[in-house]
Amino acid sequence: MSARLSSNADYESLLDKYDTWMFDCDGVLWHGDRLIEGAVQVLDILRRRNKKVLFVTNNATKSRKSYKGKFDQLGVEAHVDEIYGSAYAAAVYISSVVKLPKEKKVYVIGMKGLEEELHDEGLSFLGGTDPADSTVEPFSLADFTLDPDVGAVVCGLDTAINYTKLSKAFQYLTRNPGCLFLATNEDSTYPAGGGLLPGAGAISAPLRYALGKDPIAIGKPASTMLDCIKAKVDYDPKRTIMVGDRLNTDILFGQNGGLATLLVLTGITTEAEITGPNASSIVPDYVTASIGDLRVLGE
Ligand SMILES: O=C(O)[C@H](O)[C@H](O)COP(=O)(O)O
Ligand SMILES: [Mg+2]
Repeated sequence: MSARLSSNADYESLLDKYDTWMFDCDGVLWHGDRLIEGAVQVLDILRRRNKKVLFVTNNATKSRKSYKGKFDQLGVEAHVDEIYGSAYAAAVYISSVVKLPKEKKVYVIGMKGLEEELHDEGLSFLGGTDPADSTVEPFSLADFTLDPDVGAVVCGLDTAINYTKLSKAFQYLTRNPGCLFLATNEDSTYPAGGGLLPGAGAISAPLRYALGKDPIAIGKPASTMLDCIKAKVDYDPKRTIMVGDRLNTDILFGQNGGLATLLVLTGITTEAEITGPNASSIVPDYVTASIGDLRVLGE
């Protein structure tokens, strides 16, 4: 059973127990461009108490550098080496784990942030934000030339998804021998400002269905994301806590990595999913209404 936190003493004891704090972003720190009330103050309190703060997001629409821009704009202290996104983790996976040969290319369903991370890892790519693929014209196989060098297709959240991109990805995955099918993450939804919208998992779903095959998913809860963090950050899992708003990504990710987990109710997960007869089998260690609750520690 999760411990419900609400008092000053509850939050003090959490700070005593954990030195490294990994924060999910969408639904924990912000909704779109609107910060969760008190989040900035809580991050400041943690830094003043010499806690290590990391940001671990499945949102692949931005690169680490562009996340830094978002943090700056919102007035939140953050450093590029504290930010781990699924776009970055996917690019590192393709370059360092798959070791995609340099002459090979990646076909992208996704946005600028994913392209930037692939570029920074020295990978060639096509598709993505290319205006030629952002067309609403019907896709015609007669006009399509298969690039035999495409060795991987990576799917992330793409708000300009269309039939041409899906068709090209499908062609590469079925006609180029050994072409890898990757997804930055598989969140079904995400909390945008104003409500929920289809997430990255909903973007790769048509391909999964057409191919009858699941992609290799990189983001939370997969260990690939934690492997990326481990390669750069020294942390003790026993003194590390993952703060998230989604059970099957953030909380499972923390549990898979041997970390403590704190669920906040400002994003995807509702009270009904953690209490009562239909509660999820994924049980966080701690629950609090909002990350902003920890503000009392600064008063
Ligand atoms: O669909 C997505 O890409 C995700 O739902 C989303 O943006 C998750 O971001 P996170 O909550 O991990 O910051
Ligand atoms: Mg989230």
